[in-house]
Amino acid sequence: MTFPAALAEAIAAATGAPFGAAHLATVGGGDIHQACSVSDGARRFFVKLNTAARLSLLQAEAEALAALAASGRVRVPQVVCLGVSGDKAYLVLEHLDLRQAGDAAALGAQLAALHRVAQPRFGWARDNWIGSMPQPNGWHDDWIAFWRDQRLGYQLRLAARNGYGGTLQRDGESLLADLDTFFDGYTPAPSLLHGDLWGGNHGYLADGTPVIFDPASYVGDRECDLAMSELFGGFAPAFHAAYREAWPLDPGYAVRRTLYNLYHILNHANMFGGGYAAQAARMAAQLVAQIR
Ligand SMILES: Nc1ncnc2c1ncn2[C@@H]1O[C@H](COP(=O)(O)OP(=O)(O)OP(=O)(O)O)[C@@H](O)[C@H]1O
Repeated sequence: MTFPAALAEAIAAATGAPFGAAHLATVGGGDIHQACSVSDGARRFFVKLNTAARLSLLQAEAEALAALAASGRVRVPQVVCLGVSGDKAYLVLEHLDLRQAGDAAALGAQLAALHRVAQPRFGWARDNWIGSMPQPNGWHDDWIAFWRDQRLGYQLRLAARNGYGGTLQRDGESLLADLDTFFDGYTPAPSLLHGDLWGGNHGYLADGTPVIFDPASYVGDRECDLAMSELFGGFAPAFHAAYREAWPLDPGYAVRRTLYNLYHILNHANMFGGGYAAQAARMAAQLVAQIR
């Protein structure tokens, strides 16, 4: 059976209700996947498509969405099914009519509630992805070592392989060597994170209910989600205020924010090149100046 008939059959099997001749419409292409909407006239779903070889990106997304949903603290699109048909990998989600404005304060409070759910260790059972780049995980007790080896160090080495050397590498290595300095008097607790919480990964239902999507989840310092939420803007002030009211931040966050966002800027440099490597070098220099 060819695509999208196979997709329609998978949806029917997953939902236990007939799904007729599917009309698949492209609604956009992110940088990573093709975003589609599929409808038989009666029901509608949101479908992310990629090549069959990239099924693991969609599997990781489905796993993260399931973990966030299981927390019961935040609203995410429900996973319907995922699979491969021919040369295509697909992830089918409930279709949500998302808008840009809504109850931002509720999102702040919900994210704090998600972060407050106690987790035993840092990391994640499986390696996953941040954008289209691998994100190494495994379970760890030592957050600082995790951030050094699985996050900053990993991206820094990728950057070196991509030709981004010079001060970025010199300052990056200094940071890795002195990472403890940034955690004086602060012991992060393990929290389930969205992991890629930039403004483009949240929206609101018609009644104002906030929704977060497109996660790259793992268990880490809650400050990572907050740092990313501030990196490119896009969240209403009420979001930030409500989070801090629900769970105030340690004063050291002001500096660690740059440390945590350096990971994402390095990742952007490794994915897109352009000015991101220079931005990463500036951030690393700024952080090294804090050590001296
Ligand atoms: N469940 C959903 N129902 C309807 N629309 C959705 C749903 N999830 C996401 N969208 C919309 O589709 C867009 C693309 O979704 P998403 O960010 O998951 O794709 P992506 O390809 O991973 O994006 P990027 O490459 O930019 O990270 C979102 O910006 C959002 O507006």
